[in-house]
Amino acid sequence: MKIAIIGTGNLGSSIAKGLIKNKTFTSLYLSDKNTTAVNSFNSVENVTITSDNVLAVEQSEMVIFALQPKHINAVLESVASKITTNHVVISVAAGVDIARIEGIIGKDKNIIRVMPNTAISIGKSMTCIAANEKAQDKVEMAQTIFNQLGTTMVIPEDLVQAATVICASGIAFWMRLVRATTQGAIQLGFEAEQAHELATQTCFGAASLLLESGRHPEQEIDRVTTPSGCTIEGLNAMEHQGLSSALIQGIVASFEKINQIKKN
Ligand SMILES: NC(=O)C1=CN([C@@H]2O[C@H](COP(=O)(O)OP(=O)(O)OC[C@H]3O[C@@H](n4cnc5c(N)ncnc54)[C@H](OP(=O)(O)O)[C@@H]3O)[C@@H](O)[C@H]2O)C=CC1
Ligand SMILES: O=C(O)[C@@H]1CCC=N1
Repeated sequence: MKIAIIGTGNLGSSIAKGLIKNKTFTSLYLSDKNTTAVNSFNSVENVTITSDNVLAVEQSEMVIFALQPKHINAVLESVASKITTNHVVISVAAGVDIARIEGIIGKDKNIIRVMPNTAISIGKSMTCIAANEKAQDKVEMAQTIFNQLGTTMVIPEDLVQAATVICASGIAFWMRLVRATTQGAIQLGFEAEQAHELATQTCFGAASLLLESGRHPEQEIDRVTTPSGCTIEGLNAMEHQGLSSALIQGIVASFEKINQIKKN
């Protein structure tokens, strides 16, 4: 597959890293106004670094637009005449719906909205995918690409905003939980580096337990909580401070914000 990424900032460069690591392309064009973040890929076979978005579109079958919502209209307009009905257009722009993209490049084009997260750079993204009517038969192709960069879930487009909060912003939410655990561990006497390793590996173990056992988190909690023990003491103290409530409120606030972004 001949792939182009237009916009190689945080997410675009993460996708590029993942594609390069998995050799998921026959050619890869990386296009940005400023190519500094990806210049090091210049020596990778079949990778071209450019600032020419039109060239990137013309040379590719799948074009991934990894641009800020405020830039995507102008960039799509500038390459619209080069996008054919054979191209698969992928947008990762948060809050930009398929109707807006169809309005610029046409309903007759294959348009897929993909919402990955930055773990895509290490092949561990949870990526949600929704397609317009024309691209229904291209969803499998998009899944094949993004399955090599983590796990995918095909969802209706009206859930993409929610998926953005849970999976894309979610990386930041989980990082904050790991950081707080690290701070707690330091207070209990560990060196910062040890504290970080303990928190990160325990987080990894917890997620792996759920993924591998298929059990509900509360079942795993029951297996840890000794009656009158220290775990339930800690959990209840956290809940008295509103841990679950704070997380849910944060998720809802994030969702309200992304819906505002969509309107702008
Ligand atoms: N970061 C994340 O975890 C996630 C982000 N998203 C979405 O992905 C999109 C990209 O986010 P992110 O990577 O963080 O943003 P960045 O700002 O880091 O990257 C966007 C890149 O596009 C470049 N750019 C701007 N205009 C053009 C142009 N005309 N031609 C070519 N390149 C251009 C920017 O250059 P310059 O900086 O010079 O303007 C920048 O390098 C956003 O819509 C975001 O909502 C989705 C999921 C996760
Ligand atoms: O914070 C943001 O708005 C973008 C979308 C999800 C992740 N980053």
